[in-house]
Amino acid sequence: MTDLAERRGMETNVYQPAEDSHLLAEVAAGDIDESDLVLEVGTGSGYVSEFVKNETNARVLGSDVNPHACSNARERGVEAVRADLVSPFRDAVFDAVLFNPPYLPTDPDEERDDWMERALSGGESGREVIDPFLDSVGRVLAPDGRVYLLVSSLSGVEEVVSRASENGFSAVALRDESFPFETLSILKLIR
Ligand SMILES: C[S@@+](CC[C@H](N)C(=O)[O-])C[C@H]1O[C@@H](n2cnc3c(N)ncnc32)[C@H](O)[C@@H]1O
Repeated sequence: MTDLAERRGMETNVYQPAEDSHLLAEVAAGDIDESDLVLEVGTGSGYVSEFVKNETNARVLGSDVNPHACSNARERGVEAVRADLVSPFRDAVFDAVLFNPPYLPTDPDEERDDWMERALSGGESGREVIDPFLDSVGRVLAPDGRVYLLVSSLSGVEEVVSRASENGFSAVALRDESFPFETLSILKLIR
């Protein structure tokens, strides 16, 4: 998500796959197997879900708060439902939950009211979507379930790890990749 200004100006309602999407897709696919039931929160275009499904043969559901994203993902063959985080899903069902969240710290005075902003903005701290995700994802995880969460140095990796820990998770970074303005990491969270 390095070319922010450009992305904000894009004439689209749906976040298009970028370096963060590729990183999450590749790392998660390498750690998921056929028997896993997988949820991708914030599926956007459906790219990550489709990639993981094709690479692993696992069943992958996608959810997104943005109805245009759900339509895009369905066009790719992803089973997508409109949802806020994990709210409509049953307890203890998913073996793996993936999320490439909106994480850019954003000045409240500059916050816009459109779908690209919902895809990019993590509010003032950069963690305003990540925190409620960490507080709620444990409910839908199967007993040995795990979370693959993309985090950026821009939104504070230590703070994310600490919030995960308050929710009973330990975190390990499976991959870090540096870009000119940020480092992206994939955290695997387990209980
Ligand atoms: C950075 S984009 C990632 C899209 C896609 N997963 C990818 O990696 O290319 C974040 C996505 O999260 C969605 N989103 C934001 N807030 C959400 C929420 N509360 N519940 C579900 N999805 C949300 C956005 O609509 C957007 O599609």
